[in-house]
Amino acid sequence: TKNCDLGAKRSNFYCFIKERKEQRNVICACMTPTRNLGHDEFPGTRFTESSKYGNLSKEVKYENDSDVLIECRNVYKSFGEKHILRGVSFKIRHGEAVGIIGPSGTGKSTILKIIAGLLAPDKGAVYIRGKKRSGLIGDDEISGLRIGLVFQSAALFDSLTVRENVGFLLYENSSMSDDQISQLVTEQLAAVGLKGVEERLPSELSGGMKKRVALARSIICDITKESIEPEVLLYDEPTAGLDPIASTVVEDLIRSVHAKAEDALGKPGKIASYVVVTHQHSTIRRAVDRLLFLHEGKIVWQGMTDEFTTSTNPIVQQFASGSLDGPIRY
Ligand SMILES: Nc1ncnc2c1ncn2[C@@H]1O[C@H](COP(=O)(O)OP(=O)(O)OP(=O)(O)O)[C@@H](O)[C@H]1O
Repeated sequence: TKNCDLGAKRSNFYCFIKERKEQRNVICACMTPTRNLGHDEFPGTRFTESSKYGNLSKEVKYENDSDVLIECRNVYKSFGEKHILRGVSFKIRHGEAVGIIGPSGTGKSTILKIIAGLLAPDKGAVYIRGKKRSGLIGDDEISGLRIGLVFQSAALFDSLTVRENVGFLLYENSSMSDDQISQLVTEQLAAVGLKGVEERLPSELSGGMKKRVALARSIICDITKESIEPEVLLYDEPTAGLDPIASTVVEDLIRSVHAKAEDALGKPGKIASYVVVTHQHSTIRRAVDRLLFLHEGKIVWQGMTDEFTTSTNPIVQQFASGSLDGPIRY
C-alpha cells in the first residue's frame, strides 16, 4: 500500500471517507451550545445519600449547573429483553476527569455511545450544555461542544496511514490545505509522544501506539476556525490489553491533553473534560478524579477517586478487592 501511486491512493482515500461518513460521526461529533462557559473552577460541593444500597451511596451536589457540559437524565436503554440502563443520571462539568466503573455488561460502553449520539436512549435524555438533544448526531448540529469517542480498539482505518487516520476529519471537513493538515498531524502526534510514524500503517504499530494515534486523532481540530469549541473526550477502556508501563503512558497522555495540564510539547491541553470507562485500577488512580459506579442499570455509588478504596459500600468494596463474595453476582 505504501508504494502505490499517491494520486490514486488519495482518490481512494476520499472514496473511503465518503463511504465512512457514518463512522466520521463516531470519531467526533459537534453540538449546539446554550450557555457561555469556560472556567476551570469548581463550585463548592456537598454530599447527599441515596440509593437502594442505603446510606452507602454518595451523590455529589453542586451549588449551580452553569458549568455542566453534559447531563444524562434518567436514561433507559434495552436491547431486546435485556434492560441494560434503568434510569441513569449524572452530570459532567467543565474541567472534570470522570471514570465510569462497574461489572462487565452493565452498560458502560452503552452510556458512552448514548452520550456521543451513536445510540438513542429509549427513555430519558442527554443534555448538551443545557440543551436537550433531539436525536442522534447529525451534520447540522455543529458548533458549541465537540464530543470525541476513543474506542477501546483504537478503531483506526487499516488501509490508511497514520497521517491519513489522524487527519481524517480535516481532509473531509476543513478548508485547510494538505500541507497545513500534514503539519498539524505531525504536531498532534508529537503531542502524544509519537514521532516519525506518519507514513506507517496501523498494522505496523504496537497496541499502545495505536491507542496514542487514536488519541491524536481525537484531539486534532481545524485551527483556521475563528473559535474552537470546548471538547469532551470519551475513552472506552483506553488501557485494556496494555502492559503496566504502556498503561501508565496512556494514562498520563489522557491527563496531559486535559485543559488543566500540559501536553508533551509543553502546551496546555485542549480537552475541557473527559470520561473514562475502565476496569483497571491504575487508570482509576492515575487518570480520573471522580468515579461513577454503574450496577444493575443505575449509578449506585459516586465519589472521588481516593474514596474508592476506603468506601464502606459493599459493592465498591467487592469491586475494589475483586472478591467473589458480595452483592455483585456473576
Ligand atoms: N447493539 C447491541 N445490541 C444488542 N445488545 C447489545 C448491544 N450493545 C450492547 N449490548 C449488550 O448490552 C450489555 C451492555 O453492554 P456494554 O458493552 O455497554 O457493557 P459494558 O459495561 O461496557 O461491558 P464490559 O465492561 O464487559 O466492556 C451487554 O449485555 C451487551 O451484550
